[in-house]
Amino acid sequence: KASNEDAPQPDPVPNAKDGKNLVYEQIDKSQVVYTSNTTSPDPNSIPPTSGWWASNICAQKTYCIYTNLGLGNGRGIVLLTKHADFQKIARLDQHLEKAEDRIEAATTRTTTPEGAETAGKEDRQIPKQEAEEKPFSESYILSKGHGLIATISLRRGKPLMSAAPVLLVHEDFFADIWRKSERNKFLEKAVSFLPPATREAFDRQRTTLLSSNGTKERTIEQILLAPPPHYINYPSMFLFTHSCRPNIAFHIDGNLALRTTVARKVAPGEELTIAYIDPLLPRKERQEWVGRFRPCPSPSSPESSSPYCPCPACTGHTSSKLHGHPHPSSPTDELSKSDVRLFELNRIRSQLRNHDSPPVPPETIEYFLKLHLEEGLESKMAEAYELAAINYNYLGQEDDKKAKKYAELAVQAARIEHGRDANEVVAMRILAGDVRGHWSWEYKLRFRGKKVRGG
Ligand SMILES: C[S@@+](CC[C@H](N)C(=O)[O-])C[C@H]1O[C@@H](n2cnc3c(N)ncnc32)[C@H](O)[C@@H]1O
Repeated sequence: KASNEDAPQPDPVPNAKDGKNLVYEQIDKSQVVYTSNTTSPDPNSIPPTSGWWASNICAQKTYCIYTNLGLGNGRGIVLLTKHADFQKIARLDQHLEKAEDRIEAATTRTTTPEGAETAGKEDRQIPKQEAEEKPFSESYILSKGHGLIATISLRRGKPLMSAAPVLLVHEDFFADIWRKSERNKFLEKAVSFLPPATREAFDRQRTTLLSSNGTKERTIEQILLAPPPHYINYPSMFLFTHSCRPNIAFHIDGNLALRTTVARKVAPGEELTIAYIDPLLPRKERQEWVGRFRPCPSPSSPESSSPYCPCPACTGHTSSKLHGHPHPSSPTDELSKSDVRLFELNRIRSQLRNHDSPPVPPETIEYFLKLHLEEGLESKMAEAYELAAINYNYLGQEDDKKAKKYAELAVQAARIEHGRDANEVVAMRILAGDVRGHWSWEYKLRFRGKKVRGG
């Protein structure tokens, strides 16, 4: 993997793969003149302002620069990839065309006093004022640089924004082109083709105000997301800061647009965060990763009372406040509680995922969900509710209402975490629609029965 220290690294996500019914723009491979380990293109190599273009700028005769500068009304996209992958991506250009940078505005409704008085009376219209408001603003956050702050209260499930990709780099490029300077040259060359406005947005990500001398240049490798098989960059996503217990969930949809959705209620003035890494990883691994951009002080050291540590879940500082406890315990207590919760959660998770294990009792299923919420994992509830629904259904008659209830909650959560039409949403809708007709109905009772009969 590339040494992309700063890059958010989400779980693997489904890639846009279905090229059916799309216009296939064949690229004539004979026109591609491979050069070896060079960034000096043929001076006549100037990308057209629209349509796909295969440059002759290639690393090790394998990874070449491809552009489509007209895509997304001239936003443009650059690929640094293998020829076969370029062809697959080029086939998806009608999908890519749909990816856009968009902030979902919040509509505020205000009613006049008379309106409020008449509310509920069917024969009178309630006077209303509707205003479109941007749900967040950019702000400087101490020790983190620029970030996003909610300007209004945001409900769970509210779509926040979508972002379009501007650079895709094949993941093998980082392993095969082992010299960093060589990789950098190719990456710089690739982004140099982006249209000026896109280039400006891209370059904004590369400076940070965090270093002692004011600014620091980030390499392109450091700002790429890594869903296989391509590393991707979304300039308009850049301002989300990291938290292991984030309030915003994100996924990449079939158009390769990155979409963010509110995962738990956010108050005005709260920072908007996403998880750059899997929040279910043990604390030590999360700390090691996050420590790359700012080391976590030990919870017992005086420094731990500073607000500078990147992740509350590393320091235990805000988790009690976060969950509304009036008397927060000490950071050390919080951390050990959190470690135990995560350990328990992962232990039960493996039981629930094992179709062949003995039935898991309802109390354990409920405890599993409680652990998620106590831990602040609202951005990771889709799988938890799905496991709860399926495992209740394994028990059949004992609690079929619970199976339906959790399947419905799994649908809601999967829409937030994976998108409206994701497989996870469809699967849980099917279960919620007919729990008794589902394969999982009484599955573990049957299994247990066989075992008993078998001796
Ligand atoms: C995607 S950028 C976010 C924008 C960045 N804050 C800036 O001003 O350029 C990621 C970088 O922000 C900073 N950052 C993000 N989350 C942080 C956190 N929880 N604590 C400290 N720094 C953080 C780190 O420097 C990280 O490399």
